[in-house]
Amino acid sequence: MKQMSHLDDIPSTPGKFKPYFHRTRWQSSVAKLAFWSLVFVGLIFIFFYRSPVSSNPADPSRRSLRTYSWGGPAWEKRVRSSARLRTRRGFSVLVTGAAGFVGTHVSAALKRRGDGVLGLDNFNDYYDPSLKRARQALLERSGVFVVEGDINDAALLKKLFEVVPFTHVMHLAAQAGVRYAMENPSSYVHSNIAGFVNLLEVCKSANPQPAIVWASSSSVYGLNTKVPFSEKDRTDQPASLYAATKKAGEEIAHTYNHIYGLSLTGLRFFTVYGPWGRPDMAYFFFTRDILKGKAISIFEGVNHGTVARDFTYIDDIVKGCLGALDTAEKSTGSGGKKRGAAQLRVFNLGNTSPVPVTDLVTILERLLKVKAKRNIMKLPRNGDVQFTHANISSAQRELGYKPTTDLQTGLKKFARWYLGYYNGGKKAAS
Ligand SMILES: O=C(O)[C@H]1O[C@H](OP(=O)(O)OP(=O)(O)OC[C@H]2O[C@@H](n3ccc(=O)[nH]c3=O)[C@H](O)[C@@H]2O)[C@H](O)[C@@H](O)[C@@H]1O
Repeated sequence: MKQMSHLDDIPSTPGKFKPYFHRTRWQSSVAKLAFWSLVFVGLIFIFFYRSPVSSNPADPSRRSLRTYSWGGPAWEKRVRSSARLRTRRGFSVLVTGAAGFVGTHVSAALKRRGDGVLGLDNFNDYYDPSLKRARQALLERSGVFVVEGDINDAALLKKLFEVVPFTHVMHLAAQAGVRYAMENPSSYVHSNIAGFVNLLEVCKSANPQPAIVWASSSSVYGLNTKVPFSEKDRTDQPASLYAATKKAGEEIAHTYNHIYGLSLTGLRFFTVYGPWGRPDMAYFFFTRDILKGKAISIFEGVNHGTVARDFTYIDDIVKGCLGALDTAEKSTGSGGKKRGAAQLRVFNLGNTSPVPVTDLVTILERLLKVKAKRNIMKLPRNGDVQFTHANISSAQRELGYKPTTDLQTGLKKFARWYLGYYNGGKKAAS
């Protein structure tokens, strides 16, 4: 005998369809229909609500769903005061990615020389956010306010330009790292492409339009074998999605320069290292693992080929960034319309002396007074290229860029900072 559920007990409203159905069966069908409709609607809701939020906690779209609180008179006052210049001929610079490694150093240097600086950072968890907070605290002490927000937030960017007529934007916010692009490809599209376009859209409509200096990457040279890498060389064979998004950024910059008269300078950084660096980079996690007595993987090319990088010290990079800002010409457009040709540049910022990764490890061993457990392995096909080497004559000529720190000297400064920050290496970096 068929068991009746309590749903079957609910009296139906008699209607003209009634004759076609047995009363109990009709009630049961309506109840089932209602139940499954609810389940269906629920599933759709869950799908749309959760789809951008993958199981990966580092998913960028999850971060973009985060709501940042900004606005209000007190907030605007802080923004204005941070961006206020202290010299008559200074700049007022919006630094994106200000709590990042390069962003922090550039912001502090600009502030020191009297420019007005406002930082912007989304404090995502690609690597330990507490390091970003510590950099933020450092900047706060020198008078730089770092607004918490995403470069994809057009309303926030518009608001910032309403409050401050920035003369320059130093755009350093990005999803960095070549190998992570295989784990979380959408984060690269989100930050390096969508975020960059969003920023350029706001800049092109701003009055006055700012001049923009932004971080490209040595990785755009991809699989090229001709060294040293020159800005005139081909950049159409990237080895990672990261490199491809940086290359896309260079093409996007061309478009906004061409259509809207935005002054744009791209800087191809070569493996930047130093104090307050990025924990996802080899020199940083090698230091952590050597101190912990953990084995490190050192890559080598085919037939034991040397893997090398043109490691560039942060202070040299900062000088290059300031040189680029100082020589940037004004954008020519206004009201979203181009009024004349504007400057479009790209420069290598490297050290011009590549060092094998094995030598990097030897230097670290000497500085840390600990022998590394070396695990030599084949260069994985996950985005890495075998070597990088910058030709910097163009940056030398036009920006006055002249790197002065060799790897030994730079790593010494890094190791001193690392041991101080992580309490002699006892407090392990994550
Ligand atoms: O120059 C650049 O444009 C790029 O520099 C770095 O990328 P990369 O040079 O690959 O820096 P690391 O990830 O620190 O690697 C340094 C070297 O160590 C090697 N390595 C890395 C990891 C590892 O476990 N073992 C190892 O031998 C790599 O192959 C590479 O030769 C940054 O991570 C990128 O964000 C930046 O854009």
